[in-house]
Amino acid sequence: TTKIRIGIAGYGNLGRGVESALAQNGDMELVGVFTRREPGQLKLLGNAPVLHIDDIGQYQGKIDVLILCGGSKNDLPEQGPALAALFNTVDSFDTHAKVPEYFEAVNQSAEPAGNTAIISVGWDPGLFSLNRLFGEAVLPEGATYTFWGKGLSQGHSDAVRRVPGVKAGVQYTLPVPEAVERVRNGELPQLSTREKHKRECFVVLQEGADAAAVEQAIVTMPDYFADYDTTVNFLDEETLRRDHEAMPHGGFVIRSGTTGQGNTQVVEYSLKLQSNPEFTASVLVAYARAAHRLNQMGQAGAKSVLDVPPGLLSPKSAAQLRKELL
Ligand SMILES: NC(=O)C1=CN([C@@H]2O[C@H](COP(=O)(O)OP(=O)(O)OC[C@H]3O[C@@H](n4cnc5c(N)ncnc54)[C@H](OP(=O)(O)O)[C@@H]3O)[C@@H](O)[C@H]2O)C=CC1
Ligand SMILES: N[C@@H](C[C@H]1CC(C(=O)O)=NO1)C(=O)O
Repeated sequence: TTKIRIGIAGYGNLGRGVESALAQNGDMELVGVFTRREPGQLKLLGNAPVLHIDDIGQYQGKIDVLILCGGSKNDLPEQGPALAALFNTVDSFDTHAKVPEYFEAVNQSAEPAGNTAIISVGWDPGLFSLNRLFGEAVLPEGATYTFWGKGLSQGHSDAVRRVPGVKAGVQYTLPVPEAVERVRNGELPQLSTREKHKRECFVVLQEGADAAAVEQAIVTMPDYFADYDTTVNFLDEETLRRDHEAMPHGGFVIRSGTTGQGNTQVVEYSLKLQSNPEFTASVLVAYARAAHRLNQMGQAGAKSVLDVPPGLLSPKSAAQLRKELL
């Protein structure tokens, strides 16, 4: 059987994670990495071809699924619709407030081209979304809570790096202990966004940049920081590299509800990630398999993880899954 031919668009933490995840999936092969930078400057883990993204049109018909690894703040809003017109795609778009409009924009490109585009793949949005859905579908009377961290959010770190005057930076998400405590005690509390998490940024300024202006641009940023108590710490590049290279993360989704005869039921799904990008990339690769199959089944247009039958994620046949997992 022929392998599923994969392309990577954008080579950062996620792109590198996809490259290494593909090596763990024998039914797939990496055809090429596409970058907006000078291809020769990229240092890959393996020896796949690296091309400038402007040349990606030549690869139509040679790639079964293109995995988009750009940043959600600035890259995917433009790359998502543009590339879904040319290829089947999966991406990790995670600006939650903008998902409906992004879905529409990608669908308008993918559908007419007969391409399948699964958006917002990863863990949140992604696997956490699925567990929020299971929880409220099964326990209609109840409450759902999502907590992240303490860990490095790649979406928020990308957003920090895009602020004018920022040379490098990362963002950590910290759950508020009292909020977690009250949820775990089954109090079913009403918690505002601000009451659940705090955000802590570490930023290297560009030469001559105004620290106060950068801090203000971060803490007021809509969809990313405005609704949270956010702190910004400034440090030099050496310290950032020394103390903030690792990208651990994690969190959990909890659904607490009562069933028809008044019994309390609690569902929990949790992640402990040593590498956020490698895990997210592994989710993207499983959904690339599903995107390829959905397209073969004639299911074109934009999808989210909530639309994808879970069996399509596995390299095993439906019969094998029934035998092994049911
Ligand atoms: N749904 C989910 O659960 C998750 C979603 N994500 C999403 O993944 C997105 C990407 O995260 P991440 O890979 O960490 O972002 P990076 O900042 O590492 O990379 C983003 C893009 O920037 C470019 N780039 C990377 N490194 C450099 C560099 N040194 N100099 C110049 N340009 C560079 C690359 O594009 P190019 O090669 O074209 O230059 C790359 O595609 C996040 O914005 C987030 O939204 C992440 C984790 C979980
Ligand atoms: N999309 C997130 C994945 C999780 C982490 C997160 C956060 O810390 O705010 N929200 O969702 C990421 O980019 O890491």
